[in-house]
Amino acid sequence: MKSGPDHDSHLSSVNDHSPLEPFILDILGPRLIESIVLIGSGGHGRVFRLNLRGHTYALKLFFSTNPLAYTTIRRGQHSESTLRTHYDPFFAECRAYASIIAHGANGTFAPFCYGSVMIDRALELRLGRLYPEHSDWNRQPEQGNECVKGILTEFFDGVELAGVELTREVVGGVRDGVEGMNKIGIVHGDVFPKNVLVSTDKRVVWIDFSASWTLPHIVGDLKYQDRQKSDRKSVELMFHVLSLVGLIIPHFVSHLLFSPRYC
Ligand SMILES: Nc1ncnc2c1ncn2[C@@H]1O[C@H](COP(=O)(O)OP(=O)(O)OP(=O)(O)O)[C@@H](O)[C@H]1O
Repeated sequence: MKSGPDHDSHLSSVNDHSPLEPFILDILGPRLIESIVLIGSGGHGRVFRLNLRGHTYALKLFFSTNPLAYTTIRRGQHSESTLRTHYDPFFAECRAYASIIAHGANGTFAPFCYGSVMIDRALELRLGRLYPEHSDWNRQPEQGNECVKGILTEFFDGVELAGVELTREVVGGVRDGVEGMNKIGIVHGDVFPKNVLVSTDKRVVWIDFSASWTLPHIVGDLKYQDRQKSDRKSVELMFHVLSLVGLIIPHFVSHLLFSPRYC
């Protein structure tokens, strides 16, 4: 872990858009940050739009969880650290982005990922002052004062899939993303329109890999393949539902432009 001037020089490479070593768990403190605004909050964490030296990023900070409490896998079968690596939403998202980076796909079907960070206590306190109702990070008793962990990505300036016209280009972009993931051993696991963002120039990205499975995974190949199939079905169901909505909204006429590919 780095801090002080080293850390500054490390982050300056973020601003040049040169590649970073992924998942280094550097520490991010308030003095590096020009502005930080909450833009999303979900079951696994909170997402902030962040300005560092004139550039804008998205920082997803994760709630702590105890995977042992919700996984169906028997306690004795795997060590706690293995379970965490495979089921903890932060590590699940890290594993997906690590695979994307390792396969040379960074910035293609998902926002460009710059790596993982921890925020220091001062930044956590600043966020607590800015957003008092969002100051609890669900720390587990065994974690003590462990820093909140997060993933730094490109801020994607787009709207959710439900808010755009389903053209061939958009539908194709969504499916290409699924194929891109599956090709490198990722299943998304949370297929909903809110997890697909589309920019005005029709770039399509999948976000939110916190429920994903990335190979190798302790679930084994069969369960992995089952989930891959169910994700693909969910994609077609999602298009179907969105196109039905399109039937009652006049400008959504392009529902006829696609036919299911996976079902
Ligand atoms: N890279 C990004 N660029 C712009 N906005 C983003 C980015 N990542 C996430 N967001 C916004 O933050 C919201 C929450 O992000 P995300 O779905 O990853 O969090 P989550 O806690 O896993 O949510 P949920 O539990 O609802 O699935 C998204 O719906 C989106 O609006």
